[in-house]
Amino acid sequence: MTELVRTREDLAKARAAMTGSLGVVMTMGALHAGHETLLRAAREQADHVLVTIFVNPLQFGPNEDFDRYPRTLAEDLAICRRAGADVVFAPSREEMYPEGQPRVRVDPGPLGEDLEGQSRPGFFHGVLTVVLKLLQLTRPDLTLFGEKDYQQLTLVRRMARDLDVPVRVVGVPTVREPDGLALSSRNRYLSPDERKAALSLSAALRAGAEAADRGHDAGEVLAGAHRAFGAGAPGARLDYLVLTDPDLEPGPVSGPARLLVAAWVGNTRLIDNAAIRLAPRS
Ligand SMILES: Nc1ncnc2c1ncn2[C@@H]1O[C@H](COP(=O)(O)OP(=O)(O)OP(=O)(O)O)[C@@H](O)[C@H]1O
Ligand SMILES: CC(C)(CO)[C@@H](O)C(=O)[O-]
Ligand code: BAL
Repeated sequence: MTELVRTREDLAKARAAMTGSLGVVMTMGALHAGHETLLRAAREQADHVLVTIFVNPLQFGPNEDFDRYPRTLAEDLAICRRAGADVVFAPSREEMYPEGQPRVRVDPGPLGEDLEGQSRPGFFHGVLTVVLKLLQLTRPDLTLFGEKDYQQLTLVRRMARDLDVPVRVVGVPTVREPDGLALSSRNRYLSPDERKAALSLSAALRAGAEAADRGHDAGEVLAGAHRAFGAGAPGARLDYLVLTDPDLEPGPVSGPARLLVAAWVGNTRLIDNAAIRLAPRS
């Protein structure tokens, strides 16, 4: 049985009733098979599974999609039930932020200003603040995040290490459609033509990974990824396409690396990334 709780008080009661280990999956709802994979991974690794569903206003910019973000609680609960979640915590804005906007926020440091942080100022302050609040409220043994949001996963890991948060952060590989598109709640904004154009992101990553496998260097890998992005159906506008170290640290890249892409398709902003292996520098 999956219990829906709406308040901190009921959450505390549900938490107190859990005797074994707890895995927490944080989401903004509009759940899809990517989220379900996180829930099933939690089910395998912990005695209890708790899902949070909260569209966090703190991480949306003034011109972003907070108001139109899909809210589908009934369908989400059915997915949580199917995946064997014990508890769903779906608080209201007032329940999460009873005193309004918090004056103290988690500072994500320099990585928080780069990539997603550059395009979405304040985004990671909002994400890490709500993640830390949810960790305090649920006190899990492990928490699972998707690699689809790779910079977010990296920063949550960094926060747990740097601020001594006693939780194991588990990364889960990206779940894709058969044609390569990464599953994302925002995919439901796409028209049929935009859905075709959205394939430019995964095509760029695939081309980059293939170039790396053929032994090409970082410059050639990036150039191949750019060409593949441009060769896709028209309609995708690149925000960034970068090749970095797997921890997103600045500096030259060789050996294991990460290729990350963000693009606009119509009014929808999508992100994706892939692990790639460059030849070690000789
Ligand atoms: N395709 C996917 N594969 C694996 N994990 C995913 C996938 N999509 C989302 N997740 C993970 O699910 C968690 C909750 O993400 P969120 O609710 O924002 O979904 P989303 O699909 O990323 O939404 P959005 O389209 O708004 O970015 C995050 O840890 C995210 O990385
Ligand atoms: C981690 C998260 C639930 C925080 O609001 C959100 O950024 C998301 O869904 O990835
Ligand atoms: N999927 C990460 C949350 C966001 O884009 O707002």
